Amino acid sequence: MKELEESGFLKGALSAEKQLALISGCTDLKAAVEGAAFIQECTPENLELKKKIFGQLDLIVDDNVILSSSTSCLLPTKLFTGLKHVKQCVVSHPVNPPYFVPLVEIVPHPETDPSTIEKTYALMKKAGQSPVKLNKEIEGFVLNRLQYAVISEAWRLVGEGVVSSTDLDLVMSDGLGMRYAFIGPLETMHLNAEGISNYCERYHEGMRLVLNTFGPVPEFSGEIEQKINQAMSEKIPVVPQQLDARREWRDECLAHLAKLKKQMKSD
Ligand SMILES: NC(=O)C1=CN([C@@H]2O[C@H](COP(=O)(O)OP(=O)(O)OC[C@H]3O[C@@H](n4cnc5c(N)ncnc54)[C@H](O)[C@@H]3O)[C@@H](O)[C@H]2O)C=CC1
Ligand SMILES: O=C(O)[C@@H](O)C(=O)[C@H](O)[C@@H](O)CO
Repeated sequence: MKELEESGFLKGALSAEKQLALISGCTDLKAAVEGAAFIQECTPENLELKKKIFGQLDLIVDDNVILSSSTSCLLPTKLFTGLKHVKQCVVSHPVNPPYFVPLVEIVPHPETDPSTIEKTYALMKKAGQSPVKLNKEIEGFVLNRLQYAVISEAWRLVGEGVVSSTDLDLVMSDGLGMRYAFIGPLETMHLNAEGISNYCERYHEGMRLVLNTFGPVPEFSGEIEQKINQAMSEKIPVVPQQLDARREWRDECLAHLAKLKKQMKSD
């Protein structure tokens, strides 16, 4: 294991209790996962690569190890169907950067055993994460469906010249994001009126009218991509040092927010 870590081929390592193995670039899978009760695969978002790795893991693990994927969007049925240990398989989708953004989406395969879900949930809580359980798989799970809905409309609004890229991002960071850092969209509705039903009574027509103006799925290429890329690159040059410096600033903000959220914990 130590050799693997030093080789740089193994991102992460077995946890102190030798319970958790993070799998990314292992050259010796058996050695990397020996003694692990929970294996988190973190290789690039490539279905064939992940299927290959889970196929190899399937041959070497026993009936107790949980096999988990970090995948952003690949469905459990695509990843795990046909594996001998499919009941022990699950997606545990983290959010970047996972050390400051604690959410983890736990997504089952139709054959995932309920105990696999419960053990994964318990481990993520123990690790200080904020896990949510999806009852069934869906493309993009929940976080990326919400995130891509926002990105899709952001792309359209900038592409159609309604707003600049910078101001679009401000609408999120100094507007919606302020609230969403503490309460989600449904609780926001609930508090913005006298409860959800009152909100719907007041705003359902307006919401449907606006939503009916939403256009087709953007191509995320061409002139609009160039326009947004130019705006963002002027703000943060695509230079490793500049990107890293901005990520460090982002992480410092998230660290302070995490402390504030801990202080404000209401439940
Ligand atoms: N980066 C992000 O913000 C997030 C990523 N994810 C998901 O996590 C997974 C990993 O994402 P990243 O860390 O961004 O990926 P990445 O592209 O940075 O690669 C992760 C690791 O895989 C290893 N690797 C590359 N080719 C390999 C191969 N052929 N065989 C074995 N290992 C190989 C690399 O050494 C690297 O350490 C993906 O499925 C991604 O969708 C999920 C949430 C957020
Ligand atoms: O945004 C995130 O951190 C996660 O939701 C991800 O899965 C990936 O980074 C995603 O945005 C890539 O599409």
